[in-house]
This record gives sequence, C-alpha cells and structure tokens, in this order.
Amino acid sequence: MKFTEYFSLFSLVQAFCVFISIFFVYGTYDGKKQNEKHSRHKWYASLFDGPKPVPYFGNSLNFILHPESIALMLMFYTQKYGSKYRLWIGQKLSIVISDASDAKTILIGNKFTSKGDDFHDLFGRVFKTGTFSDQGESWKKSRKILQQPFKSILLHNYIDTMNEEARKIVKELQPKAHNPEMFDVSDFVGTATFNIACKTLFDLKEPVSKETHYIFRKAAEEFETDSFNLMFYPKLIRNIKQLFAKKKLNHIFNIMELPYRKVILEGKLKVKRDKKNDEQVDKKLIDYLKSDVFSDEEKKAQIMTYSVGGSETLVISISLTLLILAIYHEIQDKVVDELKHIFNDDDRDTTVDDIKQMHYLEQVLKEVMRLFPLAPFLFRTAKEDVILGNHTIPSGTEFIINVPALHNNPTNFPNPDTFDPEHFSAERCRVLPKGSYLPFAIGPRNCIGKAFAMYEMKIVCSAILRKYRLHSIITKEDIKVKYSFVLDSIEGYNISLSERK
Ligand code: HEM
Repeated sequence: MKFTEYFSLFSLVQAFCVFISIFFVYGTYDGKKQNEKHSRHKWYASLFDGPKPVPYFGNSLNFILHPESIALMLMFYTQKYGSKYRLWIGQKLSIVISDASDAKTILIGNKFTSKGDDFHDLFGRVFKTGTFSDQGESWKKSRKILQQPFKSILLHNYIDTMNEEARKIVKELQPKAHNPEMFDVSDFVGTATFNIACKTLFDLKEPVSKETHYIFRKAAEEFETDSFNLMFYPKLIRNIKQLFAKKKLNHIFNIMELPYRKVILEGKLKVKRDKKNDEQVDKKLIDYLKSDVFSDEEKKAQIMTYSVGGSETLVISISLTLLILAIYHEIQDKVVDELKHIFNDDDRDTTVDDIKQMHYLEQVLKEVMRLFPLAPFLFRTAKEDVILGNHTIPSGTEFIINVPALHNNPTNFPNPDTFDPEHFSAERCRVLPKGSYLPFAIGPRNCIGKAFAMYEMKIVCSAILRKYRLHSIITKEDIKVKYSFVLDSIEGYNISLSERK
C-alpha cells in the first residue's frame, strides 16, 4: 500500500471515529436534556393506542425507510388506532387527531399558535421569519400587520389583475381548443397564479415566463416535500442528513429568491416619504413591508413566503377544479348555467358582485378542497398542558391534524367518496360542526389569503368555463395524488378543450 493510500484510509477511519463521537456526545447531551420531559410524555403516551415504538427511533424508522408513504401510513394508523393515536418521532410525542371537536380545540385555542420547533426550523430554512413558518412574538407582529391587505373590503383592488391574467390564459388556451390531444392545464394556470401574486402583492410590473415559473414551482415543491419528510426524522439523524444537503438547499433558496430579486430590481421596497403614502388606506402587501418595523431579512422572508403561499396553492386548486369539471359534465353544465345567468353571454370582466353570485361554483370549489385538501396535515404544538376529551395532554406534545380523515367522515359528509357539491348546500353548511372541514385551517393561524384565494379561483375558473367546454378521459378514481405538506396530482392535470358555441 502506498503512503498516500494508507494516509487517506487513516483519515477515513479518523473521520468515522469523530462522527461516531459526535453522535454519542450529542445523543447523550440531547438525551439528558429531554429526559425529564420525555418520561412525563412517556406516561401520557401510555394512555393512547399507537404503533409499537423501537428504542431511539420510536416509530420514525418506517417513515425514514418509506418517505413516499408517510401520509398513507398516518392515514392507515388512523383507521387502525382511531381518531386520537400516539406516535413517537424519536423522543418527541405526537398525537394524530381526526376528530372534529379535538381539531377545533387545537386550532382555535391561543395555546396553539406554534407549529412546533421542528416545523419552525425546517420550513424556516427557506421561509425564515415569514408568517407561515415563524412563531412567538415575531409571528404575532407579522400576522397583525400583514393580514390587513387581505381584508375582504380591500379585495376589489386585486380584481383587475386577476381578470387580466384570466383573459391571458383564455387566449393562450385558444390553440388547444382545436386539438383533441390532452394537455396539462396547470402549465397555463401556474404562470398566471404566480404573476397575479407578484403583481397584486408586490406591485411588480414584469411578468415571468412559463419556463421561469416552472423552475420556481419545481424548487418550491422539492423543498416542501423534503421539509415534510424530515418532520418524521429523529432530531440527530435529521441534522446529519441536512449537513449533506446544504448545497442543494442553497440552490433551491437561490431559485425561490426570484420574486425578491425582482422586487429589489424594480425598487418596490424603496420608501417614498410623502404623507399621502403613509395614510393611504388601500395599501398593497409591499407597502406594509416598507415599514421600519421589519428588518431587511424579515422583508425578504415575507416576500419569499407570500410568493409561494399566494401562488403554488392556487395553481393546484384551480387545476384540480378544472380537471374535476372535465370529468363531471353534468356538474360543469350546472356551473355554466349559473355563469350564463350572471353574465348573460356578455364576455365582460368579472366584478365583485358577480363573484358573490357564483354560489354553485363556490360549492364545487369547496367540494374539490374537501376531497383534495391542499394542506392534508396541520401541525400544532401545545405551549401548556391541554385537556382533550378525557385526557390531559402535556405541554410540548405535537399535534398532527389528519385533514383527509376529517373530510371523509360519513357523519358530516354522507357518501364521502362521491364528488357531490351538495355536501356544501346552504342547509348542509349550517349544520357542519366547526373543525370538520379545514381547507384553510381555522383559528389564529388559519390561511391569511383565504378570501383572496376564493376570488382568484372564481375569476380564473369562470373565465375558462365561459369560453371552453372541458373534457377528460379519466375518472375521479384515476386521479392519483401525492400527499406531503401540500397535496398535488402525480400525473398532472390533463384535460382537452372545445370552444363553446
Ligand atoms: C386555495 C388556496 C389556498 C389554500 C387551500 C390555503 C391553505 C392554507 C392552510 C391550510 C393554512 C394553514 C397551514 C398550517 O396551519 O400549517 C394556510 C396558511 C397560510 N396561507 Fe394559505 N392557502 C391558500 C392560499 C393562500 C394565499 C393566496 C395566500 C397569500 C396570498 C396564502 C398565505 C398563507 C399564509 C401566509 C399562511 C400562514 C398563516 C399563519 O401561519 O399565520 N395562502 N393556508
């Protein structure tokens, strides 16, 4: 053996020993720190049913070995152990909930404004102190200030941009109406939802191309799936895995910075010191971000958060709705009848009044989000002990709310597997228990952009439906979805079109 070969083998052995020592020292230190909390949690955990844990890993080994099936395992355990079961993610106790009353207690209580340190650390790798991943006083500050531009009375400000982008999609789809081939409608919807977010929230002028948006969307998707999977790793193994993924994360971060770079390039964060600007009532999100209350880092974090939150959810919900309507022609006809009644075959833009009259389309959108909840799992961590049913659950416990299980409960949604917009008729909505339907979550950490999203979904879907008839050759059961933090269709959103006479 040459000296250099001997030397590199020696270094490898040395590196391995250092690695094992760090593993051991960190494990012991972390173990000691967690011990007291852990034994209390262990006692409470024994009150719940759940899969059998193994030393150190708890139940996380299954999740680590089969990351593509995490969501399915969570759902399978719900069927096996009931509406409240326990999981050990390493040393961390998690309770998975699929009971409406428990979900309501957790989501609306002020004890649960934290999504937990793991969520904060993992999603915060890119979104930092953005409203979505932040916690504590810093979250409270941003939530209080940044919910203002989303108030219902201000949404009329965004309608022109939403109409403009909807018209663009309708025009771009024209060649597809003369071609019976299937195509993925999300390629068209995605660029529009991204440009709507950039224009309405940040006042950006320059739209992005389909290609640029595609890269942004893929990066956001990869980051979200990776973060969701890592939520189910014990802390130490997660930290080690992340050490090796630094370069990849920097690459994703770089792509997701795109809207921020555009904001800087177009000078949108520059403060114009005139009194009128300070007093202006109809301010956009970017105007609130100009305030000295936010540091430069915080401004960047918010722009990254709202560009993803404001567009990537909508591309999926709109594309899914179009796909579902392409499958169910009778329901599509009923929506179109409603639109005919509102617009009288006039191809004018949509107004706030029109949106308020789209009752049946709203039922369809709600039913799509029931069967395909965009955020299938909601995470919350208790700051104090909490009473759920007959149990007191200790502070620090993580709760995972299993939204698909709630949305498929036959007591609240008869024939839950059937796509039926009547699940959201006015009478049914009146008797729906709080906590049983959670597409936008509820409580202090619900979706800040809920009303904005409903406006955009109605404007874009109605513009396309007024012009085209949608077709599909698949059935609802053929739609295969991947569940992670955000639900998405595995095979895209393939439809074909014909022009309405
Ligand atoms: C169909 C579209 C949308 C759906 C289904 C949706 C769903 C949700 C859900 C379920 C949550 C709670 C997440 C959790 O508890 O971890 C949430 C939070 C949030 N959403 Fe949305 N969302 C949509 C559109 C939007 C839009 C358009 C915006 C902004 C323009 C937005 C911004 C946010 C933000 C900032 C949060 C974090 C709020 C906080 O933690 O205080 N979302 N969304």
